Amino acid sequence: MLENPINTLYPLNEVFQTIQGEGTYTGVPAIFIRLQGCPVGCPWCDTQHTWEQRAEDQVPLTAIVEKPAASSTWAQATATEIVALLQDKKYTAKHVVLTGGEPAMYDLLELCEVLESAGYRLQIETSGTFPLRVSPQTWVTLSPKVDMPGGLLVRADCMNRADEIKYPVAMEKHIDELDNLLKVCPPRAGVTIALQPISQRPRATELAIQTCIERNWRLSVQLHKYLHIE
Ligand SMILES: C[S@@+](CC[C@H](N)C(=O)[O-])C[C@H]1O[C@@H](n2cnc3c(N)ncnc32)[C@H](O)[C@@H]1O
Ligand SMILES: Nc1nc2[nH]cc(C(=O)O)c2c(=O)[nH]1
Ligand code: SF4
Ligand SMILES: [Mg+2]
Repeated sequence: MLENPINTLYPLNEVFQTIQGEGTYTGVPAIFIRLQGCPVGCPWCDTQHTWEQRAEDQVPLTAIVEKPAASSTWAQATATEIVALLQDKKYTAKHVVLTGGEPAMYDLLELCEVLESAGYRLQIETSGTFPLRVSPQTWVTLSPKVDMPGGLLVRADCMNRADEIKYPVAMEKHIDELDNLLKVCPPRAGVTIALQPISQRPRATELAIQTCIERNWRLSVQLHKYLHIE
């Protein structure tokens, strides 16, 4: 039995099984649960179809399960329905990534509890602009955003909870932004810092490689895009 069965409804954009292509867990088979909605507005965001939660895009859950390609459609689903869906699909991965959109817009405690009870290990991909409502065991991949059009700031409590910081870069000014952020809002000691080139741009990749070598930081290259998988 759940401690607080409240049947939270989550706006589900898609669910798929693939290889984690980013950050510390790169290469690990994983199930992605992508939620709809994000107010941050990164101009280079590769999932812009998840930004708005429009009433006219709401579809039955079965349509999300069968979604043929990325789109802005979404369905309401409870945590129990989501776990049933993973089991119906006979997914083999035991690592589940909560992403979006911005998954931290939602209270994810019930989803974490139900998934962990079913034997899954959790990771969240977040911009750190909302209070994190995840289980204590959830691996937090924080990709802070600075000066984005949505005007939201990365929260100090999220910086403090992060298990890794993964910063998207294309220009020198992005490295300066990260340096400044790490100074004013330091993460816990020993947390991995990774640079992620924006959209596989060659100059972004070169800058990320150079800086990672100089600083002893990690490189995160969005492996799935090189492999042409989801
Ligand atoms: C689509 S976001 C969703 C989760 C959350 N909103 C966030 O930003 O962390 C997942 C990851 O993709 C990164 N990302 C988005 N668009 C990208 C791009 N064009 N190139 C590189 N990384 C990108 C984000 O910084 C984040 O680390
Ligand atoms: N393979 C794969 N790895 C990923 N890591 C983070 C992703 C995301 O969109 O949050 C992502 C994604 O969309 N696909
Ligand atoms: S915070 Fe994440 S989902 Fe939102 S716009 Fe930025 S990269 Fe895209
Ligand atoms: Mg992605």
